[in-house]
Amino acid sequence: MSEKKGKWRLTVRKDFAAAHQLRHYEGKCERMHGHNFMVEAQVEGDTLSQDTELLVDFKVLKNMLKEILGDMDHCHLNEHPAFAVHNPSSENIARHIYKGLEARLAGSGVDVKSVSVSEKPAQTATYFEE
Ligand SMILES: Nc1nc2c(c(=O)[nH]1)N=C([C@H](O)[C@H](O)COP(=O)(O)OP(=O)(O)OP(=O)(O)O)CN2
Ligand SMILES: [Zn+2]
Repeated sequence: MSEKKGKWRLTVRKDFAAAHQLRHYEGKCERMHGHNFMVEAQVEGDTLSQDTELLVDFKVLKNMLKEILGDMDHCHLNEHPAFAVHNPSSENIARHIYKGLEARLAGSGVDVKSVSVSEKPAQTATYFEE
């Protein structure tokens, strides 16, 4: 019988404020409006650092998220290069953040599991890869 290998999953949350307008959307969301977006990122791994026994320091993870969100904070997202072609929907914002975290964590042994973006508490888009 194979033994199961334990893993850890860490979650960090941070918000940012931005304006956007959904292209090709028939309704009020095609007009410019803003949100305080809430972002939740989950990362996963199976090895803790030898000395501190952390998967990855929350501080490091939060700084990565801060850097990615800082680039969008108080912006008109339609003018941001990441959304020049893709609509600045919650779905695409989540994917953009996921890719940014993935690049920053490359080679660390820690994988990005998912990124969720909420325009408000009752509606959330989550990006993950299988
Ligand atoms: N799947 C998605 N659907 C919608 C997104 C999105 O990112 N992904 N975004 C929007 C708009 O950005 C909009 O701001 C939110 O729209 P909505 O909740 O419909 O509008 P209200 O905040 O005014 O809510 P009411 O329930 O109509 O009062 C739309 N859809
Ligand atoms: Zn919106």
